[in-house]
Amino acid sequence: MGLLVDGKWQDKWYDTKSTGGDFKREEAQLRNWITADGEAGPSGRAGFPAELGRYHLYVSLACPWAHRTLIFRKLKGLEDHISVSVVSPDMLENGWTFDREAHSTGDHLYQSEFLHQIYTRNHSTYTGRVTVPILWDKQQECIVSNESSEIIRMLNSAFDHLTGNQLDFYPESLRGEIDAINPFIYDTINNGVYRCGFATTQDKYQEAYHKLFDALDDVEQRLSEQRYLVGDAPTEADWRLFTTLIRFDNVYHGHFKCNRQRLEDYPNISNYVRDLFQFKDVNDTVDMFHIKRHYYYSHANINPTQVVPVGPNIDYHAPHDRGLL
Ligand SMILES: N[C@@H](CCC(=O)N[C@@H](CS)C(=O)NCC(=O)O)C(=O)O
Repeated sequence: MGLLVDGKWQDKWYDTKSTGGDFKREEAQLRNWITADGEAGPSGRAGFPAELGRYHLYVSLACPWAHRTLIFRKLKGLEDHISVSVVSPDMLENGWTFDREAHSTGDHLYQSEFLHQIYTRNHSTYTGRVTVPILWDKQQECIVSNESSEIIRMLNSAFDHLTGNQLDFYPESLRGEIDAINPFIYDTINNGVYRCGFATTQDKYQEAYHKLFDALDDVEQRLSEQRYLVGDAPTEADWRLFTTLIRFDNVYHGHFKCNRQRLEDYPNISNYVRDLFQFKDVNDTVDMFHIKRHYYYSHANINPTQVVPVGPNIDYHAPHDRGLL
């Protein structure tokens, strides 16, 4: 695990000293947008028009942020139009790698060894963390974006006129509600599990832990009255939450000490996870081997033996009761 400083790789764990033991996630720096006609999006520069076959995703199958982009690629019918390279789940002294011996597909575009080479190919003196997902423009040979929440917005609509896929996970009429719930879910749950796991003081861990379970209690209550977080069909807000929930009992409960209870012990949340897992072909995007291997093997300061637990054995294909709502 490390970062680039002026284009040079440095093997460094997250700095929690300067924040009193708290884990602070670095803001994504590369924020351009693919748009239908190539005009600039809400941030960054113009020049990234939607074109079939032009863009590539670099992902980890373990990473909840990258997972969102794979779900949107699938649901929006973009699998034949946006190619993908998958990094190895083992993220050690060189960060994410394309080691085929360690379950990576390899870098299909440049045969790079390490993901940090994609960042320096984009900008030779880049300084920052080397994160997935990355959306890459094969024509201009540069990074469009490394912010998953914005990549899923692009995939949701920019290609619709080319693919004819009109499924809308950010419908105009629900945008206010989606925009209101996203930051709450992000702070307390999506990033909350990391704040529990990466905290280096008892206080910061406990603070994150209570916020996390208070938020899960709220979500459980909300899901007792409605099938999805917002509206009566899955939206972006559900997919953003789903990628954390599907990792929770398998990884965050043990590895990140998020153990007040399992999600399986929440009647509504446990059924909701199955509902989303079984929606169209979303289950194809879930790779429990990569998920467990990544966290338990890569965070050697949390799990020094790197032994990956066998359980739990949860059947996400089991029937759910969400259709009754
Ligand atoms: N804001 C980014 C966060 C992505 C992120 O933090 N990805 C993690 C993987 S789960 C990563 O690559 N971490 C490597 C690091 O921080 O060095 C997004 O949502 O796209």
